[in-house]
Amino acid sequence: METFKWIWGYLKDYKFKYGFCLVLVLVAALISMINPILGGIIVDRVLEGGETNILIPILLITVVTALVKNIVAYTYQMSFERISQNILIRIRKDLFDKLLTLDVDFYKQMKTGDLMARITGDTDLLRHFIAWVIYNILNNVSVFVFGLLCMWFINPTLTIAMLIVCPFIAFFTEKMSRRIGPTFHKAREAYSRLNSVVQENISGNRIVKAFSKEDYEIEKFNRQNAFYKEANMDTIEVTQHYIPILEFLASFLTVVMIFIGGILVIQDQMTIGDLMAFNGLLWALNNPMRSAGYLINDTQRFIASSKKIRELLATESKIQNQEDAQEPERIKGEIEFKNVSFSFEDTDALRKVSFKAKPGQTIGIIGHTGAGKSTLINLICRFYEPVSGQVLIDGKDIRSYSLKKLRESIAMAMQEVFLFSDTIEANIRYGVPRASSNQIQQFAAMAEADSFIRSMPEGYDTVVGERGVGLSGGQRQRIALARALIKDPSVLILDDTTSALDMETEMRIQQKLNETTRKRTTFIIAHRISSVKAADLILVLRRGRVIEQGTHDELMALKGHYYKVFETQFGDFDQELADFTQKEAN
Ligand SMILES: Nc1ncnc2c1ncn2[C@@H]1O[C@H](COP(=O)(O)OP(=O)(O)OP(=O)(O)O)[C@@H](O)[C@H]1O
Repeated sequence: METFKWIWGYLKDYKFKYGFCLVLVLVAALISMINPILGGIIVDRVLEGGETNILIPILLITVVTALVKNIVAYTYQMSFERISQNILIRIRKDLFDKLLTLDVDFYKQMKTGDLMARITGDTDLLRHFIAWVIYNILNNVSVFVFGLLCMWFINPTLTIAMLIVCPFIAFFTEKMSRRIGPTFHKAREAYSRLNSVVQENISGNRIVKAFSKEDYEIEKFNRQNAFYKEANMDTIEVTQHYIPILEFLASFLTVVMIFIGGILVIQDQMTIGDLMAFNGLLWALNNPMRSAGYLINDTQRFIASSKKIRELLATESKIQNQEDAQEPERIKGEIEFKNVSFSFEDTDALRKVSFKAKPGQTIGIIGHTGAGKSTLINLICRFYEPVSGQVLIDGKDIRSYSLKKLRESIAMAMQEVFLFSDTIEANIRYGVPRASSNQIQQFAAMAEADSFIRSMPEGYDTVVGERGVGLSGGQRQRIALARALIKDPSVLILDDTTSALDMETEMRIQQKLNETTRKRTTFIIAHRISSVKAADLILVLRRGRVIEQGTHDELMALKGHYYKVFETQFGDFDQELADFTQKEAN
């Protein structure tokens, strides 16, 4: 019932149009009663009674009714298709809007293939229900009722005899409906899993090849493929079990009609014309009985699919805007962590982290892998909420800002770069749609990307991403950096952004960034000390704790962890920097 209430929410905007079309279905059903009755009249009055003068008008009426019925059917079928497509657009949009509001946690749990299946396959089953199943149910019911009424007017005795079969049909229809529902749920789940395997293999295709795991993946696919087949076979088994019974009962009507009708004609309680009309109307009982099974199938399929869609639409993001969320003109960029702790289920990712970054400062974050560096910046973007403690921006709790304003004020360039299947120019312009080509080139130059982009045959118009040309890891990182810089954010986060670059390029970028970072608070996560050495504050993370913090000189003076890393990792860094500066000066 919930499902039907939910779909009504979409249908009600079209209620008059949809209602009118349903009336047209009734009209078409009514019209289709005319010709069988006319057939009976021809037998009784023209062939038996010799009233040849009415033959031509009757034939004309036959042709006209067939024509009108087809025009009416065409009109409502087209309208149902149009309405269903309009509804489908809205459902897909609602699903897509919902997907974009859901938080990082949701995407961690869901499989892309499953989500894709919901947006494509499941929505199409909804369309089929609205465009085809509903009117077919009404058509079959109305044809059945009108057929029975016509028969009743012709001969009630024979009609009652035909009705004997109906309770059996109702019984088997209900049984089939009960058994087939769960099989459809199973089939939809299997379809989602199959989709996920295919999607993962397409996305992770290089890993599969690199590890020579083709056979393993094929086996995994075959398992899901077989599971999907089995789930479909379960459905078919139920269908094949009941549909022949329903078909048999439907054909049993012919036997009843010939047997009882024949007796009534012999006893003169019925004319041959009446029996002919009955014969002509038999489809009105037969067809709905035969279709009942298929319509139940489609209805259950619709219920299974809409359940999956409703589940997704009902999912709520854990990170929400507060009711009185603020949208200041510009966030200044003062960021303070006060005793912030955060854990992922059973992993403590951050423990009592405290630090303060003033607007315009550069904060370097270093630490071993898994130390909590990315988690820290994810909290600044409010991708997660702290378990305890507080993140303050410009002195106010991060939750008091609207998510839109907060994230608009932050730009991030990450180690794993995602580029859209579009031109390089469009990728850089992503955060600032109105940016001019000049600005794009200027920021690309700042990210040391301009020269390699220009050297490509199509320059800034080169299409990258899934179907575009391949770029090296460092090139992708530089495009991502330009995309972040052009946003002119209050807070710039560079999460291992330069890890794939050589030292020299990294230093050039550093120099250019140093010229501009005064306007914004910059967080630099890096494994190389050279990337954070000039920062105003360096946080050294270890197992979720800030074990040391201060400037490079302060940390060196401490002779603690930072000092050791510096000694082992970049003992000769100063010399390198001096060489580089000398080279630039020349
Ligand atoms: N989505 C997640 N679910 C569960 N645990 C997670 C998740 N993301 C990170 N962790 C765990 O939280 C801890 C901190 O991870 P985080 O990604 O912040 O480390 P990191 O310092 O950025 O590491 P790296 O330098 O390798 O990127 C790690 O122990 C990690 O295993």
